[in-house]
Amino acid sequence: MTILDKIVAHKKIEVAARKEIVSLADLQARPLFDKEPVSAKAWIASPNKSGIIAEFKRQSPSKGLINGTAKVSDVAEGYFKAGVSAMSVLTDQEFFGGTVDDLLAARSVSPVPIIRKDFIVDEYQIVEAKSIGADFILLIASCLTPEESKKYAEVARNLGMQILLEVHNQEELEAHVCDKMDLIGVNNRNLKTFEVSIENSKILAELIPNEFVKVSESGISNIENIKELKKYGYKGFLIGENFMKTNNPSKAAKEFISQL
Ligand SMILES: O=P(O)(O)OC[C@@H](O)[C@@H](O)c1c[nH]c2ccccc12
Repeated sequence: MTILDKIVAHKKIEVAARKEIVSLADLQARPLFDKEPVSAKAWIASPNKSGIIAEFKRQSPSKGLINGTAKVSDVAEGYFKAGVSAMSVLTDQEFFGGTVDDLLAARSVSPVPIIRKDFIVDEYQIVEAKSIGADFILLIASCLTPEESKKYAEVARNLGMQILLEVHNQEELEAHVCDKMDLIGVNNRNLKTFEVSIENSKILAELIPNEFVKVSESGISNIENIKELKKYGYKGFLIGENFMKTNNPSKAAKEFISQL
């Protein structure tokens, strides 16, 4: 059993339990449910913006504890002021130490598009994402069948949210890409083995159809990485650990963005 299998198995149990406590109607009645989502595509692909998607991540299965003290509202406000194009908030508690309250806290201080970073295995989580003010969602190809990813993308679209489809290899890309997706993210980290290689983004770049905004995810730690990835058509760069491992993540993001 890989770590991804464990996460997905746990997630299904967790979502079943949440459904018992908060109904879909309850989610739809929350004030943020009616918020108009901000276009992640527009912010990320804009030539006047940094393209940096900065993540709030306390811990991960591959790295253990990354930052146990940073306050999400401080970081979210700082990321916004630093000029990020979007923010990613991990909402998985069991493996990443995040919560939906983290996203709510980020939302209350930041106008940038926010992605709910979680392992979506049920439509309920998409409605929940909308109810906490998320603008776009992540669908991870390696957790879903192509039918599921398409169905979930439709659910998100019907709620006005955009979709970042995450793939790790050619097979996943070819099986899951469809016109319901908005952004395609190539994860440089293999979620089954944790191996990281930026080369992965370079290899898959030419296989991603031009109508999608290309995003490179994970293992990005310097400006050279960004310059290189831009040559391959990438517009979005998802960075977590490189900022979160410092004692002042938003300062790290600001310094990084000022060098672009
Ligand atoms: O911390 P990094 O190496 O900069 O990576 C950020 C982000 O790409 C990573 O957290 C991530 C990419 N896809 C995911 C799916 C689930 C959880 C986490 C992720």
